[in-house]
Amino acid sequence: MSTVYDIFKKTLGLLSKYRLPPTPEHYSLWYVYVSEENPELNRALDQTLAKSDELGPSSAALLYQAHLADSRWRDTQGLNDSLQALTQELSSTLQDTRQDTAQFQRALNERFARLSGIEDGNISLDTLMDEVRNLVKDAKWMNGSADHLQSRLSTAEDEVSRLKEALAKSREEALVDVLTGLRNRRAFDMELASMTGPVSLILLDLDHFKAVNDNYGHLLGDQVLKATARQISLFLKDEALAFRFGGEEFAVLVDAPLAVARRKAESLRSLIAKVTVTDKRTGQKIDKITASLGVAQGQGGESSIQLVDKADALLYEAKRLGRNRVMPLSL
Ligand SMILES: Nc1nc2c(ncn2[C@@H]2O[C@H](COP(=O)(O)OP(=O)(O)OP(=O)(O)O)[C@@H](O)[C@H]2O)c(=O)[nH]1
Repeated sequence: MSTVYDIFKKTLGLLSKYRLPPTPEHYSLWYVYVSEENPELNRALDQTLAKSDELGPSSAALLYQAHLADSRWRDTQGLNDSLQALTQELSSTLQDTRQDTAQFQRALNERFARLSGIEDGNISLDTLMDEVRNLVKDAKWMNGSADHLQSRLSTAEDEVSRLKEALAKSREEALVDVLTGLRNRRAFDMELASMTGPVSLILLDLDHFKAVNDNYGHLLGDQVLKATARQISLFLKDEALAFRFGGEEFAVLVDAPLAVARRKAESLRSLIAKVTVTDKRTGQKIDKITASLGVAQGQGGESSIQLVDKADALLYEAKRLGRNRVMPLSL
């Protein structure tokens, strides 16, 4: 079995062999690969490497999305299973306690029944001594059972607190995009389902982002994504309504009709056009970041598929018409 140190060493070796920037996603990808925790990921990665023995940032991003972004959700499910097991343990502890108490009560009643002859003076000293000895034995047994119960309950209590904390953390993480800190697509679906009344969706996709990666490197590409996310968060009053859908695509839910959302989209577009990111190593500046946006209106509580499709079609139209614009053009 590999030690944690072995896994760590191999993970760093692979990161450097395939020249991937040491981002948390890339590190997780190789770490999970080396530790063989996720056979599906290993199969997919082996297939990718079998083709060309290369792993570019785009393939790495796809593998991460397909096999690891979701595994955080599976972790939450794992914790749920642990909680269920704990509930079962607690209920079996209660059942055992009930049985032990009933048994002790039965034994006590029998002994008291036998000892009742003492009032009439027709019980021998030997029988009396036997019954007292048995009473002490039963009491000791009950005491032991109570101690055991106490320790089972206290272990369970510790486990409950540990699991509660882990579950809350894991739930939060499963809904957050690691790179930008914005909430993710799953959180978006949940948010939309919980809303009521008319709601508008702004879908925003950075333009020619592949060229940013190609020209300045993936690390700087990541900085651009972070700066965009920051800009969106600063602009919105309620940060909880901004999401990263994955790649260079973001979504904003607006609790208002289309006309309001369209105006917000236009403001976002012009704010993003002002974003600049500087490469600290070279001093090079990226200051031509633009985005295309599609805005559509739907209904809170509905499935996200239709609303996203509508906004996506308009976003595609904005790209087709030359990018750096909001669709529909006007209302
Ligand atoms: N740096 C970085 N790049 C990413 C990430 N996720 C996806 N990408 C890259 O985003 C790029 C998306 O490229 P395309 O889908 O061709 O889109 P585009 O170049 O923006 O072109 P248009 O959308 O048509 O304007 C790919 O090069 C992906 O590798 C990420 O987390 N970080």
